[in-house]
Formats: sequence, structure tokens, C-alpha cells
Amino acid sequence: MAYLGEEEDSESSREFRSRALLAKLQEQVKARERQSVSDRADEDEDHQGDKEQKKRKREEPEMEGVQRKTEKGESERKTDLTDEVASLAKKKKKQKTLSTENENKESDNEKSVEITETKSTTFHILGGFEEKTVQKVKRVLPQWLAQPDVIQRDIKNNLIPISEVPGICPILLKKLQTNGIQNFFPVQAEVIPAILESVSSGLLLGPGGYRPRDICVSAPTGSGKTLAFVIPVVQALSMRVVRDVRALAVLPTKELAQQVSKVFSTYTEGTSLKVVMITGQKSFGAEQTALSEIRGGVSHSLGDIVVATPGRLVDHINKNSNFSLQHLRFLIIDEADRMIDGMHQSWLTQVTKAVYRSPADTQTSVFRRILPGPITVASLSPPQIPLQKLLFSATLTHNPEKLQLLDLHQPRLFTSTHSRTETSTQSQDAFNFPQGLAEYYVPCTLSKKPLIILHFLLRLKFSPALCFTNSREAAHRLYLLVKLFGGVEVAEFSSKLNPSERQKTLKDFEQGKIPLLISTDAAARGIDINGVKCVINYDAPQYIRTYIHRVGRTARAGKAGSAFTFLLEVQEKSFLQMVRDAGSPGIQRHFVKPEALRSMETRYEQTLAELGKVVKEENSRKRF
Ligand SMILES: Nc1ncnc2c1ncn2[C@@H]1O[C@H](COP(=O)(O)OP(=O)(O)OP(=O)(O)O)[C@@H](O)[C@H]1O
Repeated sequence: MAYLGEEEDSESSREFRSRALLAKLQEQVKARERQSVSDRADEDEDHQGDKEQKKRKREEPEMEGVQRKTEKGESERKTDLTDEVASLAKKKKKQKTLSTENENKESDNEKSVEITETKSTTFHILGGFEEKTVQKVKRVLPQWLAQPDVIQRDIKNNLIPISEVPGICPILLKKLQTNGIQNFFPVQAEVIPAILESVSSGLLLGPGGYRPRDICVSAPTGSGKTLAFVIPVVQALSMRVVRDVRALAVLPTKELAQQVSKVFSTYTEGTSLKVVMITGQKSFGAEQTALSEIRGGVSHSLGDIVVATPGRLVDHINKNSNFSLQHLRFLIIDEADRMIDGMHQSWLTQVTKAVYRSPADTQTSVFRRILPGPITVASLSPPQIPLQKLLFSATLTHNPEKLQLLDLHQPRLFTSTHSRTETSTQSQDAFNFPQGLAEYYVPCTLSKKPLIILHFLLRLKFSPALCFTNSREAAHRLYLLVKLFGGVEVAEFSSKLNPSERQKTLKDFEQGKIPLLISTDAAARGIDINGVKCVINYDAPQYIRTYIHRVGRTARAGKAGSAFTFLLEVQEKSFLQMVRDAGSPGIQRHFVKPEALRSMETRYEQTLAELGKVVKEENSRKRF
């Protein structure tokens, strides 16, 4: 019962304090009244009554007025004193007016006592109750974000002959030529030398014994970011003696990992470097066998470069005791903004732990990796393999708080995003769009959307076309409708398909066997399909990043391409605003006249009826 006792105690002491304060305030009022009477007498003497009255009114805002009724209920009196004063102070404005009025009335009204405190009294209300306009906080970017290395967006007019980029070894130059690459794209010409510079003194600590700077690259879709890391990493690792995992590329999906793994394999072909992919496409056991082997009772790595999806990577870190990242030199994070969003999986923490995990045989190990800390003579004396992070994305966030999650070391940013000032007030990130991209929006109604797709394919011959919907169901329904209508080969692409079906579908589309591919966002990011002429957003994307990645499946590698977004009337305003805010060079209106669709309408009505039956059948099959 001690708790209750204390409560009672505190209540009675609060009441006591309230009374004491009230008495004090009343005392002050009386003193003020006396003062006021003598002032008025003085004023009369000076014949300045009117003037002074006005002056007092002007000075009133500087006074803190507190009004209280003496006949308050018992419960009200128990109110905490501070709260009371604060709440009364909040009503200040109203009371100021009242206070002036009451000054005249107070002698008539015995029940009401007006208590006014002037600056000279000891009872101060510290500031904070007045309404002040809140000052806008200016966003100041860290220097590395505010002053990046700029990459030209125009690929065609900024090609650099491969032999002019310093530091690339003759073997790789030859390989590039064999693969039809005579010139580097701007992002490659800037980033390749920067990464090579950080390994100029070998795979151990960077020049001068300093840890190399992490590198962030934000360049448009299709600008050639993959080669920008593949070439320098392959060249850097070609100087290694013992095989160990020294480069790890992490990508959000199996398809993207496969794509990157293929490029690494192309440029490591004929060297002793080996690329291993761990994405879950093979069984865990098969991946284990590909990663390492036991010789003489000791585990040996079979891969120099590992390309992984985050989930499977974490599985190997935790469950495969022979998988070691203790010699990791490069951590490549492609589609980095997506990988930051997926940080809840904490894959990066797991990778960092695995990199700095002390080896079982500490005695015999030449290297002991120590988590980077302050640079001291002692910390620099043993040879160190620095871990350098290389981040790539077409929509890399410039939000320092998000980037902070990656724990970057003195990062260097390469970006083609148009000029942003150090004190940019833009709340939204702005991105760059491929130079050859023409953007259009198509005003339409829900019922006309499928007809417009058919019109695009059958009449306007917009193919190969990649069409995006916002869900698997919508993709499937549209696929069925186009198929039933006839006249155009169509396929669907979504997580419904298994990995090999997905691979085959993409291949058929790329080879021109399928002119229309209807897809969910599974094909929106990173997928490099050669020759896509047109992207159609059948459903408008909700987020700007989704839009940028979707439309970026065309106009790649400096080529031209068009993107059409179907917009319902209600979507137009906000969508167009979102696209403009993101730095789009301009999205034009493409209106399809109703007459253009008329000849297809009868067939379309029949197809809709057929579609209804097919969907019903499919649903009943699913139930059994
Ligand atoms: N120097 C070059 N010369 C000719 N073609 C190139 C060159 N560099 C890259 N490409 C080709 O350009 C295409 C786009 O490259 P890549 O996939 O690396 O783009 P990206 O910037 O990663 O795009 P995204 O952001 O969409 O993933 C690929 O087909 C690639 O083979």
C-alpha cells in the first residue's frame, strides 16, 4: 500500500502547492492594483491618461496573463500545477483580451479574480507556448553525394575506344574485341580505372596502406554497368596465386544472378579464375560441391568469384562450413537500392561476420582479418585484405540514411543524375532516363485497355513488345485474352513459371519467336533482353523506381525505344507528376481514337465471352 500512500501524499502536496501559488499570485495582483492606482494618479498628474492607456495595450503582448476562477471544484484543484499553468498559458491569446476587459470589470465581480503577472515578477513561464512558424530544415548532403563524379548520359556521343582507357591488360582488351566491344560506354570509362586504381598495389591494402574507397554507381538502365565491374574485378583477381572466394556479387533474383554470372564466365574464360553461382537453382548439395572440395583433409575453394542471391548466400554462410569468405576482396551489390530495401534479411551483416570470422587455424593462418577501426601503427602492421564494396543501380537512392545501412567507407559516387545542389530541397530522388527513350502515356478506359494492346500489336506493329501488369492474375488474364483473340503470338512471364520455363520464355522472346511478352515485375529489373522495341505499362506502376526499371527494358546500350503507359483518367495527374518529379525529360500524350478500335470490337466481345468460360474452367480445375 506504500504506492497509494505516496500517491495521496503527492496529491495533497500538489494541492498545498496550488494553494500557496494562488495565494502568492493574489498577493501580486493586489500589489499590482496598488501600483496601478498610484500610476493612474501619476498619469492624471501628467495629463497623459489616454496615451498611456494605449501604450499599456501595446505592451500587453509582452505580459504573461493568467486568469483563474477562485471557485474551482475540488478535483480541478488537484490538477498538477505545472499542467495548469501550461494549459492556461496556451489560452493566453483569449485571456489577453479577457484580461483587458476584466480589468475594467474586476471591481464589480467579486467571484472572479484576474491574476496578471508582469515580467518583473518571479513567476516566469519559460518560452515554448507561443506559436512560432517552424523553420524549414535545409537538407545538406554529405560532400560525396553532393559532388559526385559525373557520367555522361549520352552513350552514342561519348564512346571511348577501349585502348584509351588506362590500366586494362592486353588479354582482356582482346577478349572485349572478340565480344564485339570496341568502345567503352561512359560509365565503364569512368568506373573501370577507378576500381583498377584501388588494386594498383595488389590485393592487399590500397596505395599508401590505406583502405580503398567504396564505390557507388548510379547510371541509367542499359548503360553498361555490368561490364563496369566485371572487367576490373576479373583483371584484379587474375593476379591471385591461391584460389579463394575473392569476389562476391549479390543480386536480387535468380535471373539477374544468372545474367551476371554469364558475363563473368565470358571474361574469365581461358584463365584460371572460376565462377560459381549460388541461387538455389541447383540443390544445396550440388552448390556445396561446386563451391569447395576436401583435399588432404583440408577444404579448398573451387571458386574465385561467387554470384549469389541473398537468401541462398546466407544459407551457405550458416550451413556450409566449407564456404569461406575470409579472403573476400570485392563485394559487388548490383541493383543496390533493391538490396538495401531487402536489408531486413540482414544478409549484409551475415556477410560481414563471415568475412571477419577468425579462421579455425589462427596459428597457421598468414592473414587475420580485423574489423576496420581507427588507423594505428599496430592496426596497419599485419598485411590486410581490405573489403571494398561496389554498388550499382539505375535508381540508387541519394538518401544518406539509407546508404548508411551499407556501412560504406569514404564512398565515391559516380552518377549521371542531373545536377543537384548541395542544399537540394527535393524530397524525392531524381534519376536519369536513357537518352534514346521516348515516353508516352495513353489515356484510356478499363474496358478499352485490351483493345489498345491488340491495336498496338496488330495494326501499329509495335513489336517485340514487353507488356507489364501489376499482378500475376492480371498478366495471366491478359495473356489468355490476347491468345483467344488470335493474330499474335503471346507468352506470359511471372513467378508462376519454374526457373527453366522462365529461361526458355525469355530466350524465345529474345529470338523473336514471341512478339508479345506479358509479364509481372519479375522481368522489370536488370533483365537484358536484346532488341525490345517497346515497353507497355498495361497497368501503371505505383512507384517511380518500378517505372524506371520497366521502361529501361528498352532503349538499352544507346539504342532507341518507346515506352507507353496506359492511364485511366483518375491516374493521369498523379502519375504524370511522379514521372516529372523523377527527372523525366518529357512524357507525351498518345491518344488512340475510338474509330481505330471499332473494327476489332465485335471479335473482342466474342473473345471476352470465351475468356469467361476459360477462366471458369481453370478455376474449377484448381479446386480439384
Ligand atoms: N561497351 C559496350 N559496347 C557495346 N555494348 C555494350 C557495351 N557495354 C555493355 N553493352 C551491352 O549493353 C547492354 C546493357 O548492359 P547492362 O546490362 O550492363 O546494363 P545495365 O546498366 O546493367 O542495365 P540495368 O540497370 O537495366 O541492369 C548489354 O546487352 C551489354 O552487352
